[in-house]
Amino acid sequence: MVKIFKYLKRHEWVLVLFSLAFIVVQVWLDLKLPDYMAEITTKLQTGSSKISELLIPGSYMLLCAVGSMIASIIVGYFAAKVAAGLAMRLRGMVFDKTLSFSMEEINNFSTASLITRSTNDVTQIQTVVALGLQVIIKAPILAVWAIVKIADQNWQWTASTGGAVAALILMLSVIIIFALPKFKKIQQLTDNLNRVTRENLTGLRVVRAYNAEPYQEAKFEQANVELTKTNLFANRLMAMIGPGMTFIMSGLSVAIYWIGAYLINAAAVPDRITLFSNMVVFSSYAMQVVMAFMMVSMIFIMMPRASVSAKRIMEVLNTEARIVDGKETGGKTELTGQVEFRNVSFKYPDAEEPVLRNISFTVRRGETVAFIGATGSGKTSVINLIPRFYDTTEGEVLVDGVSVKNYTQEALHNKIGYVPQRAVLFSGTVTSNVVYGDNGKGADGKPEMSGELVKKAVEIAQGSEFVENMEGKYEGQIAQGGANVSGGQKQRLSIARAIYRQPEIYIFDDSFSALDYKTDRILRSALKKQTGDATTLIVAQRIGTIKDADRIIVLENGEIVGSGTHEELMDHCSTYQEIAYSQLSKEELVHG
Ligand SMILES: Nc1ncnc2c1ncn2[C@@H]1O[C@H](COP(=O)(O)OP(=O)(O)OP(=O)(O)O)[C@@H](O)[C@H]1O
Repeated sequence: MVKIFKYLKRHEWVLVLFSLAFIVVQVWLDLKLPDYMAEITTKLQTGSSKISELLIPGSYMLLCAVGSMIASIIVGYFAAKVAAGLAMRLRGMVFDKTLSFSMEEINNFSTASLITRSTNDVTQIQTVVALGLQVIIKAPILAVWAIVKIADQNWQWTASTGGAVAALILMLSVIIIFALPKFKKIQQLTDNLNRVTRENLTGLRVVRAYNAEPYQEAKFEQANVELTKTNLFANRLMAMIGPGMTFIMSGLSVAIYWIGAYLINAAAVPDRITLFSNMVVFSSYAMQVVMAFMMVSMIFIMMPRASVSAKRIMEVLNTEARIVDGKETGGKTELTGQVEFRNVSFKYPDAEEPVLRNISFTVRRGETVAFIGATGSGKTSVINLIPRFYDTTEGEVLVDGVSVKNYTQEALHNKIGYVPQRAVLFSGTVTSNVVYGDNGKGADGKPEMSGELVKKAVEIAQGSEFVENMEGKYEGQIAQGGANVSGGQKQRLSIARAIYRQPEIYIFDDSFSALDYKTDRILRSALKKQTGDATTLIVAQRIGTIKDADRIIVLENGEIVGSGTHEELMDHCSTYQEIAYSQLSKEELVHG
């Protein structure tokens, strides 16, 4: 938890110091009240005092109370400001850190847990800092100050206060022992609830289509009930603190007055008034002592709860992404656009077996190379190594003659136009989706060209017709995840995004499968004209999509089993022949 405080800015530390000053004022004013009370009691007991004489200490009491209230409002304001500032920074840092993670780290934490960590856990810290800042500083000051004030009173009263404090500590210890493990569990169960909710929402259509609502409900119910039960248990325990506190404080008051009654009875008549006034003052201070210990204990209760959250946040912040940047930003000019795999083997983190073995090939500038193979043969895994979504286990991937590990990721990604298997669109407009990101050169430098370039990119991606029919055309709204456009339209916009980027290397991961055959063909031929000397890597399931590629690489169980043109492979690669015959008639294959 303490480590989290290193993220406080200097001006926030200044606010903490100001809070400290105001808390000292507040405690001083609070502890001044019993003194005036004693004065009033003494005056009342003398019998001859007038109402006007009581007004002065009474007004001072009022002033102290108002002053204490103002000080506490100011402290609350500062504490809230510090807590909200810290929470904002932590959320930002967790978000930025997550952006730097490779798929390996994301999978290790799980998306649901990363969401809980950047929302719920940060809120826990914010609450604790806002409350704790007031209590942590106030409690010790109040405790010491109040104890000093009552230190020279008689031992019976002091002993009863000591007894009350001991009872309080005992009660809180028991509660803490049982409640603490539950707090840890609550955060994990919140992760779980998040996961189930997410899964349900993303798969809603399948859930409906398969009438799986009862199954999903049962799954959610289980997660929900588990979280509720744990929450209830912890909160019920915590709820015992209030009544327990009142019981101890009332008990202490009774004890002080009881003892006082005996003491007053036993004292000589002239001393009785002083003793009575001392008793009233003592009981006020004793309450403050108990309150202070109560606050100290609250710190012990809040801290572990927040430290669970702090630990979870620090885990994210301290995780170093496995994929680290190199220094290279350019690459070898004479090898621009070249992609080379040298004896690459790759195993997914935590997997037993490598999914790629001994992959070697070179794609030169301007070449179109396609990858084909059965489902799970490793096509996506091969191309994921180029933008460094994962790093190779053995061997090297080179872009422009330089190992991808030596590039800064920004420079590497600037060379690549990547279109994933499942098109991803972001909430915004058609244009904002096409001009998405930064290519380090492109139209960003020429905003006046941007509109034209977007149109051109959409046109090549065969998306003009549907975009121009959309309300708002290029400024038409795209819902989150592209929910308001069809799968094929999504894919076209996602291809337009890569074209707009004008990269050296295009990577299409099965990006044409959502398109009909005709569009697929027109798109590829328009793309060919546009891309000119750009290198193109295509993963495809359909022979038709890749037939005219300069080279086709056939994968089987993570190994290359054939490489050549369509005709060459039809001649001598049995795996390719199998795929081809299963998709096209002999006639189509011969006559194209
Ligand atoms: N994130 C992952 N973690 C562990 N194993 C994975 C992961 N992704 C894929 N695999 C495994 O790697 C193998 C190759 O998967 P890959 O996605 O590269 O195949 P593919 O040829 O692209 O398949 P498809 O044509 O179905 O997209 C599969 O056996 C799969 O189970």
